[in-house]
Amino acid sequence: MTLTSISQLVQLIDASVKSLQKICIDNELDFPSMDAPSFSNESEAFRTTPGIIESTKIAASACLQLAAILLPPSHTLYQLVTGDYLSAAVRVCLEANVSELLKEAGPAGLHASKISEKCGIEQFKLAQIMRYLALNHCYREVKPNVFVNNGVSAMMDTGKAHKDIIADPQGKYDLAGFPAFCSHHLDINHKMSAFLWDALQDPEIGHSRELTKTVFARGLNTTETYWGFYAQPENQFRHRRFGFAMQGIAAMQPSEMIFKAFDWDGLAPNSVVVDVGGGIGTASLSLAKRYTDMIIVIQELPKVVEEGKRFWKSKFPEALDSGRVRFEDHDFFNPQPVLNASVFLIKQVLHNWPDDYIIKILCQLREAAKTDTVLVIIDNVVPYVCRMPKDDSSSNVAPEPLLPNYGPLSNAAYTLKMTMMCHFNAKEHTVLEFKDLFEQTGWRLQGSHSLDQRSGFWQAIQAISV
Ligand SMILES: C[S@@+](CC[C@H](N)C(=O)[O-])C[C@H]1O[C@@H](n2cnc3c(N)ncnc32)[C@H](O)[C@@H]1O
Repeated sequence: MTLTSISQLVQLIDASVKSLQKICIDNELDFPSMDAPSFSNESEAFRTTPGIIESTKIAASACLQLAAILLPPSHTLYQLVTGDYLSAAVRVCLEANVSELLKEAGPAGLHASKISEKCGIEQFKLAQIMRYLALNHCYREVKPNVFVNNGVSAMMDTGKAHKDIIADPQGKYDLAGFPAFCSHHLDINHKMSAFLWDALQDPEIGHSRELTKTVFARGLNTTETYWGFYAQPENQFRHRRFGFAMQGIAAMQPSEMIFKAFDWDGLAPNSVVVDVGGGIGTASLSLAKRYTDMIIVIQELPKVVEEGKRFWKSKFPEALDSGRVRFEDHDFFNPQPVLNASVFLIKQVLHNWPDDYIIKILCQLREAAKTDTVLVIIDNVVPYVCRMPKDDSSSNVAPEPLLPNYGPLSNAAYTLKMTMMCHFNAKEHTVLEFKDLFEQTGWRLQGSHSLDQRSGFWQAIQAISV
């Protein structure tokens, strides 16, 4: 039985690699080398070639599953147990600007003693930390104690010169989205996850659904909510870094996502779309530009409304001036003021709230819905890790005997789920869980589909009023 699984996985790998080879030959492409000392958008662009994403996902997840079958269970558990050392090692190199130093050193790389001179970390400790990472495909040790960047370690490079970072450490992560996200996670989320067990045992926090009694509050030793914490003066740098980290994550979202979320072409002229908790209106901006007769209301908290107006004045002032697009101060826990909406769009909002709060938000929207108003939710929807009946369309995307959602390749989506739980006592939802929330709030699930073939991470879920 196990041997059958092993040979099925090997067949999947073989077929996917053959398909990758064919796509590369047909398109005169080469597979990017992991040893390239810098990250290149150009070489990564090959991943957008049709067929590449699917084949790489199948081959890579089959390899991971094969390793888990072939190696003793103690090995797999040990990897899980000791993952914290790996991420702590990444944090040392990230914060000590090692990738920037290696970029400046060029292809010959740098001896650990030289890196140590520049970053101040004791050389033998630093070499040991970098060797640990090199063993795990982050940096390369090209001669004893001499390291160079590879494609993975280059992702930590902020793009700034080492001397500029030293001159302005507070600005290190400005405009450097992915390194900012890494630094944020390794600081905030690690302090928090170290206390996950303790928080779950805590009689006040363990079963709480409140925004101040969270794993985050326990780990960061605060009585504030997540957002209140960032508003404190001593957390100014963390707040600044958080802003750039979120921009970095947003930039990684497929730009066409909003168009795929709903049949916008099917709306009658002058239909009203309400972007609830719409932030500065990034998604609405794409809609307003493509659909010139769509009326858009972006609802937000007052501070964000101000920022949003500034953003639109620089990007698309005529839409605001004509009144076709407007911002509205609105707290989504209060009665919804727009009563003629064709669509309530609610993107990346619900995952920040515990279910009781989501129910209040959905009820307010339902109260204001016409009989044909469509609720369009864009969020990260993570399926169970077992095969599901066909009505949960987000499941079963990977061929058997792979785990239904490509196993650890989908870690990012499930990590976000852990993060929302720890920050806000919130949860990500499966489509069936959304269906359940709709049933409690007067909505009926109409359908759902994936918006992002690469990660399978983003889903659009539509509902209509009952
Ligand atoms: C993760 S952001 C998503 C923003 C936007 N929808 C997007 O996808 O870019 C969540 C948004 O919810 C807004 N928000 C939080 N509480 C709110 C409330 N009570 N009423 C309205 N908006 C709120 C926040 O200001 C924030 O902009």
